[in-house]
Amino acid sequence: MFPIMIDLSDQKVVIAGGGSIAFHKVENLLRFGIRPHIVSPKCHPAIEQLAADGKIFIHRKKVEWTDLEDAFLIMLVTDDKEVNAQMAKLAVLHGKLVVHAEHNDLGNAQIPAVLIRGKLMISVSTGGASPTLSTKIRNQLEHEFDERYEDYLDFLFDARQYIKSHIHDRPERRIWLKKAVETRYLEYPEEREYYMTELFSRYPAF
Ligand SMILES: C[C@@]1(CC(=O)O)C2=NC(=C\c3[nH]c(c(CCC(=O)O)c3CC(=O)O)Cc3[nH]c(c(CC(=O)O)c3CCC(=O)O)/C=C3\N/C(=C\2)[C@@H](CCC(=O)O)[C@]3(C)CC(=O)O)/[C@H]1CCC(=O)O
Ligand SMILES: NC(=O)c1ccc[n+]([C@@H]2O[C@H](COP(=O)([O-])OP(=O)(O)OC[C@H]3O[C@@H](n4cnc5c(N)ncnc54)[C@H](O)[C@@H]3O)[C@@H](O)[C@H]2O)c1
Repeated sequence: MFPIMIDLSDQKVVIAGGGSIAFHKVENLLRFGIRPHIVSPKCHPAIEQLAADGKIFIHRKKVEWTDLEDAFLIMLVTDDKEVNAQMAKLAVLHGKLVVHAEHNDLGNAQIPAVLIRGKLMISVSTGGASPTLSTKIRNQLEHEFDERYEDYLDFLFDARQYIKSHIHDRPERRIWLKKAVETRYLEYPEEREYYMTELFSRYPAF
């Protein structure tokens, strides 16, 4: 398995199956701003509600290849083992990203447990050994990587953008980038201000 971050904002995501696991997958996608298509003859009431609110799309039918062929990412969560296996085989063959929620080896992608702190994202995966352990580790990390990281990451982002466009000497760039990850900048917002003030005065914008 190769870990990678993928921008799915302009991509079609299709979930085959509309039960409780589909709902869990939908909720996760929605927090990333992704509006999936659900293909299922029957759906969990919470999925029906999301469709009524215009947040997702429902196709009330049994899944067929034509429902999946223009998708970028496919999640197979019907309770029909044969359908999941058959669709997974076709989708992998056609080069799709495929999550098979029961037998992960029949797909080629898996969803990790995720901790989000603004621009910081920490993903935990056990390769299907124990989603429970992934969740436990993610929950433990919540304490170390607390809410302070949200503003801290914004500071790091802004500083880095400025450094990239104003410091052309690479060793000097590295000095500034390394300095920004010193703990005091996480702990004390005023230290971030001193850093930026010093950066602007050493490397003026004009
Ligand atoms: C991380 C997370 C992300 C997400 O789904 O969003 C995720 N599962 C989560 C939770 C969870 N899932 C299950 C339990 C019950 C306890 C247990 O079984 O351990 C719990 C724990 C709980 O609910 O606390 C049941 C389960 N899950 C899979 C199977 C089938 C199998 O065994 O392979 C079965 C048994 C079905 C059955 O009983 O028949 C399979 C997969 N689940 C994965 C991801 C992929 C592997 C990731 C990894 O290894 O790290 C993989 C391979 C495919 C996939 O991507 O779906 C999410 C955390 C949500 C969060 O962030 O809070
Ligand atoms: N990855 C995970 O985290 C995880 C966790 C638990 C279970 N699972 C697996 O996920 C699958 C679904 O579990 P669930 O609890 O949501 O089941 P469920 O019974 O609640 O829902 C099954 C859904 O599949 C739909 N369906 C059935 N045949 C279909 C077809 N031919 N085409 C389209 N949709 C069809 C049904 O209408 C229903 O909406 C099971 O295979 C289960 O083993 C995965």
